[in-house]
Amino acid sequence: MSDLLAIAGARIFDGHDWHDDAALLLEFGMVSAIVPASAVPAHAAMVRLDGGSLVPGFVDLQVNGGGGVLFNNEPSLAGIRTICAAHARFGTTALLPTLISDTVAVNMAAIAAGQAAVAHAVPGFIGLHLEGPHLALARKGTHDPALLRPMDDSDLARLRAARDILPNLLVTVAPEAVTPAQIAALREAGIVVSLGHSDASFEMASAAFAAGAGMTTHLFNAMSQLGNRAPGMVGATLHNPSIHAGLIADGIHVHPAAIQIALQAKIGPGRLFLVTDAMSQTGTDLKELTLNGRTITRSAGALRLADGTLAGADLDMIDAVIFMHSTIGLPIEEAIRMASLYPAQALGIDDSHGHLAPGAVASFVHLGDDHAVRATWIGGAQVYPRPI
Ligand SMILES: CC(=O)N[C@@H]1[C@@H](O)[C@H](O)[C@@H](COP(=O)(O)O)O[C@@H]1O
Repeated sequence: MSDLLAIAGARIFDGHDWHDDAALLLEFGMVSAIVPASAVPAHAAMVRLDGGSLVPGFVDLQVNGGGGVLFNNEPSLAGIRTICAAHARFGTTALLPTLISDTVAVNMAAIAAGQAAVAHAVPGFIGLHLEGPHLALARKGTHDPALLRPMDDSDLARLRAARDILPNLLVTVAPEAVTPAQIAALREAGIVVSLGHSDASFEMASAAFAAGAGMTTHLFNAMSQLGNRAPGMVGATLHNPSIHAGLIADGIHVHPAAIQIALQAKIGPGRLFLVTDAMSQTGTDLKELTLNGRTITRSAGALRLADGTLAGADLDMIDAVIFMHSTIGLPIEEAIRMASLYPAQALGIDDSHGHLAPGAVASFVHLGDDHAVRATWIGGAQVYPRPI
């Protein structure tokens, strides 16, 4: 029995170019080549698809929940499994379960759950995103104000220790709640630092970028906006060509014109990427969820606290890709890159994720001509629908 698998019958987009009449060859969970369909080695096991396209799996750096689980409420191995499986249905093959501001105890449980997910090689799990609690009250969004606080030495030590046991660790902090020296120390430890939930001035945000923060969390949402004499965190992000920024493209969080303006600033270097900021509702009919004891209601494509504050997004990655293509007008290839290559680059995992070059992890999605997700593979194994 050969370990070589060939998948043919769909156009293949490798993240850069299209390949027609081609086959994707996989071996030991990695892409080994894309070859003409007529040149598939005779010993390869064949999977024949009936049209559509094969594209790189989506990489989502901000996933608070899915499949009925909110990570804050179930920071466990089982919780992570459920979240990863829920998002695979929508084309996501690599994600960071994201913890919204919570207590030290819940943060520690989340880190332990991440360690367990590594040990059990949960398909789709690539690390954690700890969003808070070192955020600014003035831009708390849906984060519980009682939990927000500045970073201290024990927080820094805990994050450094977490980085040692996780393949990737992303933290969202506000410059009001961390010092440039703390940002530099996080960066030095190999932690990716993103700025968000902040009312920082342009100057303060720029200083935090200079200290080592390389990313902005859900650009435009929960941050100081671009004003004429005060360009804020939005201005500091768009002004600095090296900064990556996540974007919630659900048609509710950010006006299409604001997205187009951000694209003009960021699309050249590919620094703008899609996140879902999904909560537990993904893949379910849930109408109500709970975060830190407060009720969030799902209605008309949005999730809101009782006072109307947006509380994450009722969004999955394929819908974000379709929004960028159909409503914003991006070519489908670029919309796909915003969900795969660009977030992989933002996290620094683009050697193995976000494209289908030889040596990349064999994580990819079969899309129909209508762009609906038909099947998903993670590390060479089909995870949605269940293997035939
Ligand atoms: C999980 C999470 O925290 N998500 C944030 C939310 O906190 C914030 O309220 C909202 C709108 O922010 P805005 O009103 O500043 O645009 O964006 C995101 O949904």
